[in-house]
Amino acid sequence: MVQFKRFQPPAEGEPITLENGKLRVPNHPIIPFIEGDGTGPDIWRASVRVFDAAVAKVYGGERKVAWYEVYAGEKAYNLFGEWLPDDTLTALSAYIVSIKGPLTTPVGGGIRSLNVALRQLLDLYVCQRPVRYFQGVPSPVKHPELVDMVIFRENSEDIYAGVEWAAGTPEAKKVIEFLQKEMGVNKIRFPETSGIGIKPVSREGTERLVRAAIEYALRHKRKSVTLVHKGNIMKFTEGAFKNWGYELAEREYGDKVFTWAQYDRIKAEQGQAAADAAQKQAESEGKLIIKDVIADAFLQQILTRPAEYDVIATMNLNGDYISDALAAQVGGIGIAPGANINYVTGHAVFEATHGTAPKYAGLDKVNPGSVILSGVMMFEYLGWQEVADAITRALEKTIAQKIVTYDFARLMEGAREVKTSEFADAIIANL
Ligand SMILES: NC(=O)C1=CN([C@@H]2O[C@H](COP(=O)(O)OP(=O)(O)OC[C@H]3O[C@@H](n4cnc5c(N)ncnc54)[C@H](OP(=O)(O)O)[C@@H]3O)[C@@H](O)[C@H]2O)C=CC1
Ligand SMILES: O=C(O)CCC(=O)C(=O)O
Ligand SMILES: [Mg+2]
Repeated sequence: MVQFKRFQPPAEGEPITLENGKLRVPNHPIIPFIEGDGTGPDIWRASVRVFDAAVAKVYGGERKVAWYEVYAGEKAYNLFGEWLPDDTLTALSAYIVSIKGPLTTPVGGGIRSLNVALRQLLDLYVCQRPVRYFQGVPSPVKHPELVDMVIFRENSEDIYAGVEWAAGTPEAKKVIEFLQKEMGVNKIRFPETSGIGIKPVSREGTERLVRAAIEYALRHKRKSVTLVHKGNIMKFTEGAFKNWGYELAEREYGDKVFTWAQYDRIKAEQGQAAADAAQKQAESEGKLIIKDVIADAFLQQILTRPAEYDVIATMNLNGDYISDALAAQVGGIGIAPGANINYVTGHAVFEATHGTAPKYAGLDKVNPGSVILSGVMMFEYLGWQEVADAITRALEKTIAQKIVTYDFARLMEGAREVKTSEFADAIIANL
């Protein structure tokens, strides 16, 4: 029995467990949720109604989620004087699968990101963000339907590890002196006024992320996994990510993949025609292509040639930028879902790609689509595929009826703009 200090799980419901590496999901699973800051409460209230209605519709009372509210961010601070109470971590860890709204992170000072802290504390090393087009959604590009990618963003290291010191502090001074005196670094342009940040990228961290991306791609019969990096400039972090990614692919999935590293080796030894022929042969055998691209080129090619990209594996910061950029391409952050997952322990925290959108807090205005679709990912993860499909179909139908929140309405002709809660009502009516 899990022990809590301040808040208690619902009396009804049973924990989800991991048995022999597989989730065992009871008919009444306890699922912790964090409402979130800013627009989080508006969105959560709408989303949970859609989830419950879909589960009831599909399983007619045989299955039902036992929701367990746990606290983080401003609500936790106001109630308990702590940003991230121990009970919250205990619950997310004990009940394995959870869902959260966005949490505020101040810029340039104050607390460090609670979102990042949760990912680190639970070692949720994959941030998985599918990006696809929904018919009828307004988009800034001509062919948004060509975007169908799944981002695997490394979630535990890179510059997000939070190893940094502010300019002018004794710590920054000490690190700069160490770099200058002991490491022979003479390239820090303004040493007296520099802040310092450190970017750790490891072989282990890279391998487990790339492994998850390849496993996903093979399971879902996707065509390629692209390693996105800035390895020309950051050779031993981003460049190493690329090299380790290729090595892992060839070592662990040799008979199932063809890599551009192999292509380069064949080209060097036998010429371009032989390399082209080898890749063609691999494609005809249905092998997964593992390729790479430099991050800036990738950001222009997703606009000009999106059909060339499929599953994306990248580091933390690149993945953060890419998520929002791709979300915009298919109509915006209002329908961009995500999940933070540890594929070994099974722990997963589902959450939208967007943040708290504070200027709209409490207005019942923003699009709950991202959290609703994060819920779709969660139900798929639980094996409740029928629920996931029912919600997706109802969301598609609602958008096709041009019943949308402000973000889509301002870009659509003939749309009926509705509130967050009314959008949920329309989805429920369409279930
Ligand atoms: N995982 C998490 O919890 C995350 C938390 N954050 C945090 O959120 C806070 C605010 O960050 P900010 O940079 O403003 O980014 P946000 O993603 O919160 O908002 C940026 C803009 O995106 C649009 N948007 C966001 N959510 C929605 C939605 N549900 N429906 C429609 N449009 C939406 C709005 O655009 P418009 O103005 O055009 O209407 C909004 O102004 C920060 O403290 C940040 O650290 C940020 C990202 C993730
Ligand atoms: O933690 C935050 O405040 C921002 C996180 C973020 O932008 C993301 O995960 O995409
Ligand atoms: Mg982000």
